[in-house]
Amino acid sequence: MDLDKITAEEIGEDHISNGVNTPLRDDAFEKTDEEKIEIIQEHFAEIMHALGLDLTDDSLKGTPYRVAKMYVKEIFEGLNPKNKPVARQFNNNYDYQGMLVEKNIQVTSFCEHHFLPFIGKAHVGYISSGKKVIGLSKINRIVDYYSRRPQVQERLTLQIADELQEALETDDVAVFIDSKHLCVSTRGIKDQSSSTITAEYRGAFQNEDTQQKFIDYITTNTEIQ
Ligand SMILES: Nc1nc2c(ncn2[C@@H]2O[C@H](COP(=O)(O)OP(=O)(O)OP(=O)(O)O)[C@@H](O)[C@H]2O)c(=O)[nH]1
Ligand SMILES: [Zn+2]
Repeated sequence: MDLDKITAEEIGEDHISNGVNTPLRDDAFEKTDEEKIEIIQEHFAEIMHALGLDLTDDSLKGTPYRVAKMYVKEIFEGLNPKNKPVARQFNNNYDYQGMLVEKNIQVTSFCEHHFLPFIGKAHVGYISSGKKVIGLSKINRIVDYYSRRPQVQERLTLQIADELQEALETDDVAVFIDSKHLCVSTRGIKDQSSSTITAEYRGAFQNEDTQQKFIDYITTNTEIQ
């Protein structure tokens, strides 16, 4: 399969049948990265032109291409399923049945209303179904993949929970995100002190004691410095 020219139908689960989808057009995967960069570059030059900027200036002339490349290859790379991390499963041979928490995962995402960043931490917990586990770093990679799209924090939280349930073959997952939205801190109301918390508790994490244990783990600093 030519992953550069993948179609919506070929994507299957990722964007189409997942619980909470990023709103995408049916032809979202018909263009290559290079074709997308070309189109965005032209339009961004128009935006700069409308703002009155001189595109022949040495420092500005490369900006439309830089922005286009940044959108497609960097900050919105999570729109392209070929960048989805492969979370290879391992058998849970050691039969660890406790809670596993990956905390302080960096979140660098982008508000879909203003295309400004929101930056914070995700804390993720799961209880193994007894069958499968995935490598720790894959949890961080899943958070990063779904972050690198135009997002709202609520959808990001749910997409991470959906993906973990599938990758880990368990109902028991928790996703907690605390982040600062630059659209709130740098413009509009310009409130630099507030942050936004979203939390999704599924399966055993809906039980009050289990949920409390997860919150204790993410709020207790036990790291060896
Ligand atoms: N629920 C939710 N809202 C968000 C998120 N990121 C940004 N927003 C909000 O989206 C809203 C967009 O509101 P609008 O009234 O259409 O836009 P606006 O005039 O720029 O709003 P102000 O930010 O109040 O100036 C704002 O209130 C943002 O704070 C998010 O992740 N989740
Ligand atoms: Zn915003």
